[in-house]
Amino acid sequence: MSDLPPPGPTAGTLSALRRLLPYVRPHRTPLIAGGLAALAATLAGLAVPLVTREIVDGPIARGELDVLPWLVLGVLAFGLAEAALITLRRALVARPSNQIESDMRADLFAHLQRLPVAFHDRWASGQLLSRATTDLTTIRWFVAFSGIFLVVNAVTLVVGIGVLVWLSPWLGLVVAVVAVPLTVLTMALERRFSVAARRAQDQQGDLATTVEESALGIRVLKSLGRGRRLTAHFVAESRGLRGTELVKLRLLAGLWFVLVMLPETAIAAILGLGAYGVATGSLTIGTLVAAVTVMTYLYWPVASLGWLLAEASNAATATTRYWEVRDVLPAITDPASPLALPSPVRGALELRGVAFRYPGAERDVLTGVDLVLRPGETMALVGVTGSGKTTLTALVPRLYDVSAGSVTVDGVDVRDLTLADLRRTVATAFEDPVLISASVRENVALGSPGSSDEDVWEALRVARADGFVAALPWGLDTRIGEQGMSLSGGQRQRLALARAVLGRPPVLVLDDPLSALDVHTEAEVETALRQVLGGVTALVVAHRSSTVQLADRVALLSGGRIAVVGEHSDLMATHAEYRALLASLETGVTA
Ligand SMILES: Nc1ncnc2c1ncn2[C@@H]1O[C@H](COP(=O)(O)OP(=O)(O)OP(=O)(O)O)[C@@H](O)[C@H]1O
Repeated sequence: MSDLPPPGPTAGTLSALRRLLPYVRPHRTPLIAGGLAALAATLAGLAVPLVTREIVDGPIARGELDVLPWLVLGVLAFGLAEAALITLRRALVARPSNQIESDMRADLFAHLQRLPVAFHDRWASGQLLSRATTDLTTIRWFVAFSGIFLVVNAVTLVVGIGVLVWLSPWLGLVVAVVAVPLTVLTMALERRFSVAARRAQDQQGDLATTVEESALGIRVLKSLGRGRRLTAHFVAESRGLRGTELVKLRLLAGLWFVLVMLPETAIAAILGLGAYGVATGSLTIGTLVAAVTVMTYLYWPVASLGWLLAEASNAATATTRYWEVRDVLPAITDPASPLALPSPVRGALELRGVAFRYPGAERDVLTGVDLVLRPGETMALVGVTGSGKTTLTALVPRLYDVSAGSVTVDGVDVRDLTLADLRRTVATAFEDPVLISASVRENVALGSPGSSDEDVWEALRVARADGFVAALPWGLDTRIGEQGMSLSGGQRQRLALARAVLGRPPVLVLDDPLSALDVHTEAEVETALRQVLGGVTALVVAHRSSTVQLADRVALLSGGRIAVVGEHSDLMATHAEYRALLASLETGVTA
C-alpha cells in the first residue's frame, strides 16, 4: 500500500455506519417515508398468498364462485399497490441520498483545504480522490437502496415467519430452525467480507494515485522512457485489486450458496410436512398453497440478504475511510484570540530562534534561525541545495508552523494572526508555480478576487507578463489549461509572480520565482520588481547570483542557521563560504 497512515482498529459495521447519522438525520423524514413505502410494498406482496389461500379453499375447493371476482380484484389491487409503492420509494429517496453525497463531498473538500501542507505531504492524492468519489457513491447507494432494503427485508422476514406460524405453527417452526444456521454462517462470511472490502477500497485509492501521478508527470516519464516500467507497476497493482475483488466474489458466492440453499430446503420441508398434514386432514390445501407462496415471497429477502450485507459492509468501509480524513484536526488554524497588526502595516519580518523538523523526520532542518528584515528591505536567502531555504520561506505564511522559536510581522507572532489577515499581509510565489484551470484573470487574482482589471494588468506588467497575456487569443479571459500546461515554464512563473505582487502586500516571500526565465527576461522582471519592492519587505530565495543582485542584503543559510547577513559586495570580500557558494551558483553546482 502507499504511504497511507495505518487505519485505526476496524470498527464494527454498525458503529461505522452510525457515523453517517449527522448527514442522514436532516433527511430522516423522506428516508423513513421511503423505507415505509418499501415495507408497505413488500407487505402488499406478502398479502397475495393469503388471498390465494381464500381462492383455493373457497371457489376451488368448495365451488364458492360468487366471491371469486372480488378475490381476483384483491390480488390485482395488492399487485398495483406494490408497484406504486416501489415507485414512491424511489421518488422519496432520490433527492436526499444525492444531497447527502454532495454534502459529504463538499465538507470533505472544505476540510482538505483547511488541513495543513504536512497532511498532504503524507497522504497520496489518489487515496483522497477515491474517498471523494467512489466511497461517497457507495454511501449514496447504501442510503438510497441497500440500507433501506436491509431493514425492510429483515422486517419482511420476521413478518413472513409470523404469517407462517399463524398459518400453521409447525410450518413456522421449520423455517425458524432453518434461520439459525443461516444467521450464523452469514455473520461469519460478512466479517471476512468487510476485511476484503477495506483492502479493495484502499487498493482502488493506490490505483488512482498511480494514474494521477503518471498523468501529471507524463512529460518526465515519457522522456525517461519509464512508460513500460510504469505500466508493469500499474498492471501489478491492478492484479492485486483483481485478486481482492475475486476474494470478495468467492465469499459472496459462498454466501449466495447458503442463502439460496436454505430457503429451498425450507420449501422442501414445508411441502413434505404440509402434504402430510393435508393427507391426514390437519391442514387445508389452501393453507399449504399459502405457506408455499409465502416461502417463495420470502425467498428474495433471504437470498438478497448476502448481497445487501456486502453492500452494508462496503458502505461501512467507505464511511470509515471518509472519517479517517475528516477526523484529522487541522493543525494550523486561527488562534482563539487573534491579535491585529498595527495599522498601517510596516512589514518588519523577524525570525527568532526558529527551529523546524518535518513530521516524522529524524532531525531538524532548521536549528536556530535568527533573521531580521527591516521594513521595505529586500533580503536574498542563499544556501546549498537542501539547506532549508524553501522550508524557511514556508514558515512565514504558516504553510508549516515552527517547531521552536517564532516568526513575527511588526512584532506580532504569525500564529497570533487570523489566517486571513496573515495571507493578506504575506504573499508568496514558489519556484514551481501552480496555475488552476481558469482564466488568466482568475489565476492572477486568486488571492484577491475583487481586483480590478487595471490592478491585474499592473501586476502583470511588474512580472513582465503583460506582453504575452495581451497576445493570448482572449487576453485576460483566456483559459489556461490544467496547471497552465499550455504556457511555458517562464510564462507560468511570471503569472505566479503577478499573483504575488497583486494587491501590493506588505511582505513578499519569493522562492526562486525567476528560475525559469532567461537572463534577459529576468533582468527586465528584476528592474520592474525593484520599483514594486521599493516599499515592500521581501524575502527572496536565490539560486542565481543575478537574483542576489536584486537584494539590499543577503543571508546565508548553513547548518540550519543563518551563518552571516550582509551586503553582497561585503560578503564577497570577507566571507569565504559565501564566496564559494556564489561561485558554485555561477557554475550551477551547489550540492
Ligand atoms: N515535506 C518534507 N518532508 C520531509 N522532509 C522534507 C520535506 N521537504 C523537504 N524536506 C527536507 O528538508 C531539507 C531542506 O529542504 P528544502 O527544500 O527546504 O531545501 P532548499 O534549501 O530549499 O533546497 P533547494 O535549494 O534544492 O531548493 C532537505 O533535506 C529535504 O529533504
